[in-house]
Amino acid sequence: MSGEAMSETNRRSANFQPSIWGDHFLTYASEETDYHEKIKQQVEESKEKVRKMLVAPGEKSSQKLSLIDAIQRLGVAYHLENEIQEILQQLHKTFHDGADREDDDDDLCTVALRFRLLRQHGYSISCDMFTKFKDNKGNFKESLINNVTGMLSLYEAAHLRVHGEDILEEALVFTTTHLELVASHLSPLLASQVSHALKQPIHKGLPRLEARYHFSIYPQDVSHNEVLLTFAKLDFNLLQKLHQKELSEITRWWKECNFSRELPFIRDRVVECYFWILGVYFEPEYLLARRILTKVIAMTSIIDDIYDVYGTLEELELFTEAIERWDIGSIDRLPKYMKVCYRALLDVYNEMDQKIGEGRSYRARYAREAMKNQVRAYFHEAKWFHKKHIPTMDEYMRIALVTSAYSMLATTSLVGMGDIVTKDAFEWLFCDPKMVRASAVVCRLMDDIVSHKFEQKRGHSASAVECYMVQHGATEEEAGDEFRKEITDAWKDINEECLYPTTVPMPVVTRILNLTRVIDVVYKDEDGYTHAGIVLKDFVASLLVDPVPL
Ligand SMILES: CC(C)=CCC/C(C)=C/CC/C(C)=C/COP(=O)(O)OP(=O)(O)O
Repeated sequence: MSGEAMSETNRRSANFQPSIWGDHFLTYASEETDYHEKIKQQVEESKEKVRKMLVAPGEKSSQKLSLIDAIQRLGVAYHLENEIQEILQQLHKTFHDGADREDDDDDLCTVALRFRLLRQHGYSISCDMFTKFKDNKGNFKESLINNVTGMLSLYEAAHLRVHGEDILEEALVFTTTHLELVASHLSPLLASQVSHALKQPIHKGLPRLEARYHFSIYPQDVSHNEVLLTFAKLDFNLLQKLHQKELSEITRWWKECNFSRELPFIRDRVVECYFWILGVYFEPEYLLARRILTKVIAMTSIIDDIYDVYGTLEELELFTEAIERWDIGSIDRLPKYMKVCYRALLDVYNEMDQKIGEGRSYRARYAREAMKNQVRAYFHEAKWFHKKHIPTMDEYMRIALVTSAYSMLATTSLVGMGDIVTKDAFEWLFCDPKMVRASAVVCRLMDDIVSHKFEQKRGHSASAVECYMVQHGATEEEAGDEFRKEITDAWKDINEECLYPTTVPMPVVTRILNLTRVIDVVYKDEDGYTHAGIVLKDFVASLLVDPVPL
């Protein structure tokens, strides 16, 4: 029976909402103007002023820490990486040597801020420094409850905890409980900061989105710095223009592939895919890497919909075999709609080969292998669905960690990066490293917690929720509780892997951390990608449509 004939009988439908953005981003293709040049110059000038402030000697270390924190939160730390690195290295050294007397009696806010900044930059500083905030019964001191900024700072620091740091575990419970309790009695400014932090801790957030939020908070801080604020706003808007232009090109590619017409059953989400990858790297230097990874995630989304929604088992077998062969000659055996996807996929990887430059074709080979693994796992799940098989959790996770796509995306994220990436990093990725596995656990379980009901309704292979419930005779709520524990543990693995000495260079580690952050932001309350009108619409608008008012 041909694919077309089967379509009458066997296909599922998910009725995904259409794209919110349509052709909106096609309009951003404009070339740079004199106005942009002027802004660039202003950014350079204000950056220099901020740099001078940052490296100026003589300030108390707590003031330096606050400045670094503001620079990071306003999204411009990428301009001043070396300077920040140097200051923190020095601070770590003095602190480690016990030489910084001034810091001995630091308040909770500063101690926790120092801890967070050092950990964020890879220093495995001890959490013993928090013991002095406990009473003789071993509880955090009652008096801290009135110190809301201190509690906020401790709350943010606790998210960088690793396994075995019980004091930070207690700190998180203590601060969350009391911040929730006081939230309604605070000034509007502090109340906003508290509710924002409770929903989105800095460590799990996307720096661009956090910067956008901080623009509304920072000017209200009496000690804020106008030069820094202006620098950050101008830089945000300049970067937004660059991102708009990239997205315009990617939207054109998506349109030219004709996916919406040829594959009307898919999620039409190229803008959301770009947003996803902007969370992995936003800096101008990663332009090529971003373009490659956005196209790959967009293709993966289509392939996921083919396997999960539209394809019949026979067609999926043909597609899986064609992917194994990875040869345009294999296209003839595919049904028409699959041809569109197959050709576009091969084109994306051919373009990858051409653009990455000499001596780097090994990278595209790793990326292809990763995509083959991905598709093999999709087929595995499709067979489970057709057999109505509900695997045990172990059996499920072996495959579902692959279909989370996070290992494939981590691998592909390196393809368009610079010389910091070597074969070793790819080899590491192919050995199922702890960090990538943890990131995939966060992705898979957060996705399954929020999307399983909708997916089961339309017909989908069993998710972790069904597998757990059947295996343990548990309720959906119990499954969710267990998964949230596993997600918390996975974050501790990730945090451990972000500390020096790292197995692979820090820019590689950062891609995996950022991939994990995207899941936290997009899948926290619902499947924000599939139902893109709920949270993602506003996020996309704030990063890619609305400039920051100056
Ligand atoms: C959340 C997740 C798995 C993200 C992986 C990154 C990725 C490839 C994103 C592109 C869109 C996509 C396939 C989302 C998950 O859909 P889905 O919920 O239908 O995926 P599933 O069928 O594997 O559960």
